[in-house]
Order: sequence, then C-alpha cells, then structure tokens
Amino acid sequence: MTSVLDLAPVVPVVVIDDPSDAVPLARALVAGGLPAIEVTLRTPAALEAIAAVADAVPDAVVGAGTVITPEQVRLAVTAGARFLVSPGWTDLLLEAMRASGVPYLPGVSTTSEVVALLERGVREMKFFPAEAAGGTAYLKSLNGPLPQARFCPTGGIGPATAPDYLALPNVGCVGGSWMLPADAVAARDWGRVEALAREAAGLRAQV
Ligand SMILES: O=C(O)C(=O)C[C@H](O)[C@H](O)COP(=O)(O)O
Repeated sequence: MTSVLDLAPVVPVVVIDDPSDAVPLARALVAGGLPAIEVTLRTPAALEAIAAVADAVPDAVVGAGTVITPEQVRLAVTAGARFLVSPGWTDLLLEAMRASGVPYLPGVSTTSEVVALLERGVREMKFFPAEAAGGTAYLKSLNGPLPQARFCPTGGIGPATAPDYLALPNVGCVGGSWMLPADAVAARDWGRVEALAREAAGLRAQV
C-alpha cells in the first residue's frame, strides 16, 4: 500500500461516540477528498466504527489511532484497520505494530526518539503533540541532521497552520480534527463536514 504519509495531505483524526455516525461521517470525508481516516481508540465505539467503515465505505482507508498496547493492535487490525497510529511508542508496541502486517506511524516528540526509531528501521512517524512539541521550527531543525525521517505532525494544527507544515520537506501529511467540529457532528451535519474536508484537501495546493 502507498505510505500513509502519501495518501492525502490531511488525515482526519476522528473520535466516534455513536457508532452509527461512523459511516456517514467517513462518506463525507471521502467525498471531500480525504480518504485516509484515523479513528482513535479513545471511545468504546471505535472498533465497531472501524469495522463499519471498512465494510461500507470501500473508498476510505480507515486506520486506528491512539493505539498504545499490543492488544489494541490486534483488535484494530481484526476490526479492519488498514494502518495504525500511536501518540508515543515503546519497543513492545513497535514489535506488535511491525508484526501486524499493516503500515504504522509511531508517535515521537523528541530527537532521541527519532534516532531510536531510525535505529529500528522505522523512517515514518507521527510527530505529536506537534504544536506543543515545537511545531514547524522543530521539524525544520530535525531535517538538517535527520533528513531520512518523515513525519505526520498532529496535535493543535488547523487550516491556518497546516500549509506551513506541508511546505516542509520532511512532512508527508498532517493530522487534525478541525474538519470535524463537535457541533457539526452532534447535528449530523455531514454537508458541513464534507465542505471542511474539501477545504483541507485543497491545502496542499497552497504550498
Ligand atoms: O489520539 C491520539 O492518538 C493522539 O495522538 C491525539 C490526536 O492526534 C490529537 O488529539 C488530534 O489533534 P487535534 O487536531 O489537536 O485535535
């Protein structure tokens, strides 16, 4: 499969409370041009949501986020997750992700973690929490000594700052939840989600 970093400029980070929202929400994101969707394992509905999207929205590439244990790796892949994202990593988690057979983005926020992952053969990572951990200035600085590492920065990014990240040579895509405002999801306003997704999908063009 294409690298997760290259599927779309923006990966929506989704928190699902009601599993029946998952399919219409994913359809709206795909229609807006964002096919790679990270469903975070932060809610009890997440695994059911992943399974529903994998089953009913063939144009979506649904993945699992907030994966922090080997058991979650197993449950997410069994549910149909086609990629895995973690906010941070350990060797135990990395081993489970590697063995899962699906692409994965372990989370890092420091230079030493990047070096440790490169040492383990991993070159693609989530940079989290992006804004709090140093933002574009940090990623720009990393690219000097460690140009072989590529990132999906996530955490605190919005439509105003996403283009600055996407302009960096070591950024493949950014993650974020801004195209899923809580009030739009609560009102099941999928038209608004689609419109925000379309704007997000166009951000690469501005770079
Ligand atoms: O759940 C995880 O695994 C995370 O790492 C956190 C998410 O990536 C951020 O919560 C999304 O960031 P916002 O765009 O600021 O909402």
